[in-house]
Formats: sequence, C-alpha cells, structure tokens
Amino acid sequence: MDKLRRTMMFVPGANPGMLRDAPIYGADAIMFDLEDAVSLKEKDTARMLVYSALKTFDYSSVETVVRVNALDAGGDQDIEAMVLGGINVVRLPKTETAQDIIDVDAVITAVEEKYGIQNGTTHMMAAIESAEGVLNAREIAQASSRMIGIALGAEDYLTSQHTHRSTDGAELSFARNYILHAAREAGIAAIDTVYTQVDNEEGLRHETALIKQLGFDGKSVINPRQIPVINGVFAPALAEVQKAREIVAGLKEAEAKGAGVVSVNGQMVDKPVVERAQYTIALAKASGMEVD
Ligand SMILES: CC(C)(COP(=O)(O)OP(=O)(O)OC[C@H]1O[C@@H](n2cnc3c(N)ncnc32)[C@H](O)[C@@H]1OP(=O)(O)O)[C@@H](O)C(=O)NCCC(=O)NCCSC(=O)C[C@@](O)(CC(=O)O)C(=O)O
Ligand SMILES: [Mg+2]
Repeated sequence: MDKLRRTMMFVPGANPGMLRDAPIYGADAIMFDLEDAVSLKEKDTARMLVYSALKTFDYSSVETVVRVNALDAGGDQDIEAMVLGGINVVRLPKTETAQDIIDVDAVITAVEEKYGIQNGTTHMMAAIESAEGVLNAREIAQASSRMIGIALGAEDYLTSQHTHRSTDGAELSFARNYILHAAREAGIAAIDTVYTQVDNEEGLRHETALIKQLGFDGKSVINPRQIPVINGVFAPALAEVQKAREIVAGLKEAEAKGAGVVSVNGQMVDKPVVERAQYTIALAKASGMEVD
C-alpha cells in the first residue's frame, strides 16, 4: 500500500466555494468532477475553475484526482488543463475496455511531453460503471503503468443492470468482488462506490463495514459529513493496533537475531501477517491514534 485512500471526495468542478474548502474536511483524496456533476453549459467554466484552483489553493495535504469527460466529449481538453495544473490522478469514468485506458494514457503522455513534465508523473484510475466494464476489469486494471486504482460507480452500473440499490447490496456483490480481485491481481487500490443517502449515517457505516471486510481500500464520497464516518470504520480497534505493534516489534527482534521465522504470543508470524500488521499501523496513524 503506497497511500491511504479511505475517502475520495467528489467536488463539483463548477462550484468555486467547494473547490476552495475541499481540502479542510480530512478526506484522503479530493476528486474534482468535470463529468456528471457539471452541466453541459458549464463544462468549460468548470475546467478553467479547477485549473485555477490547482494553481491557487494549497492541496498538499490531499491526493488530487480529477474525473474527466470521455475523450469524445472534451476529455482531451480536460486532461491537458489538469496535467498542466499538476493533478496527481486522472480518473476515467465509464471505462469499458483496456483500450479506453490506453487511449487516455496516450493523451496524458503527449501532454506531459508537450509541457516538459516527466513522463509517468500523472497517475490514472478507472471507474467501472457497466457490465462490460466489470467483465473487463482485469484487463482495465493492467492496461497502463500509470494505474493506481479501479473504482465501482454503482449508480450508472445498476441502471445498466436494470436494478437499483438495496440495503444489503446483494445486487453489487458480483461487481464488488470481481473489481476487488482485478485490483488485487494488478497490485492497485480498490475503491467502492458512493453512498448517496447523505443523511443516513447508520446506512453508510453499515456499507463501509461491509466493503472494508471484503478488502476495499476506501469509498468515493459525495459530502464532507461522510468522511469521519468512513474514516472511523477504517480506524482499527486498540487491541488490533496493540497486536500489530507486537508483531512488528517481534519481527525486528528476530531480524536482529538473524532468525527467519518469528513467533509472537505463540503465533507464527510470516510475511502476510507482517504486511497486515503494517497496514493496521498505517491506518491507526492516519486515524490520529498514537503509535510509536
Ligand atoms: C449531496 C449534496 C447535494 C448535499 O448538499 P447539502 O447542501 O445537503 O450539503 P451540506 O452537508 O449541507 O454541506 C455542508 C458544507 O459542505 C459543503 N459541501 C457539501 N458537499 C461538498 C462536496 N462534495 N465537496 C466540497 N464541499 C462540499 C457545502 O458547500 C457546505 O459548505 P458551507 O456552505 O461552507 O457550510 C452535496 O454534498 C453535493 O453536491 N455533493 C457532490 C455531489 C456530486 O459530486 N455528485 C457526483 C458524483 S456521484 C456520481 O456521479 C455517481 C457515480 O458516477 C459515482 C462514481 O462513479 O463513483 C456512479 O455512477 O455511481
Ligand atoms: Mg457514474
């Protein structure tokens, strides 16, 4: 895990106040939206506003992501402005095939070259929002070395599946598990979909616990009130942190003695156990818990 991505907050690109305040709410990433949260007549304005925001405001405390439009709907102009503005990650919505990613990668490469930006500086992620996208998730996840994650976009996906969200999320089970496997196979992050009922804190907590247990790294977010709820679910319990610290300390001790296998409190500790312990400690630190 190179970075925590528990919360990735959509910020409508045409809203200057939201663009200014977005980094103060504690999201791990903010995701400027130039696509569906922007009306057709505001597309150019939104692109200019987000470019100016990137050049003006201090976003150094968050990862910056932009959801661009499709290449045949102004996406190439979005990419040029955002790469020039110094965006960290370009998110392609409604990704259907690996070729979609290869095409966007080529545009980013051309823009980086044009402005003398080091090749590969700009990362990419894909949102998967259709049956075709889900079934191609493995190829999509591996289509470019710029890829840092794949995300589920459940609103569009379920519309294309002729259904809608239920409380237990059974209708998302296949897509979530397949996307998660594709992300893990590619070694990149898996980001769950938005929870649209902004006033239903309990529902959000329940859904976040479910996707955390599946193995997702985080969720897309639409409102600042959702951030502490999701970060709270991802925060490990004190006992988990204590156990993780013992494992890491045990490993260090064994390494100092030149031992290959470690036993902590009667449990054999191997590489995956240590990796999980390190992830728990990273989550604890990000959650504001004191871990030395
Ligand atoms: C939902 C609501 C209208 C609620 O309004 P409310 O008025 O009740 O909000 P309040 O809580 O009262 O706001 C308190 C304070 O926070 C500020 N504030 C609110 N939201 C903020 C924010 N996002 N960023 C920065 N600031 C924010 C606000 O300005 C105020 O600031 P202040 O006045 O200073 O106190 C509002 O949040 C909002 O517009 N959200 C963004 C919606 C959006 O982006 N949709 C597109 C992405 S999904 C999609 O496309 C589906 C998808 O594609 C997904 C996929 O692919 O993953 C798929 O297919 O599934
Ligand atoms: Mg969508």
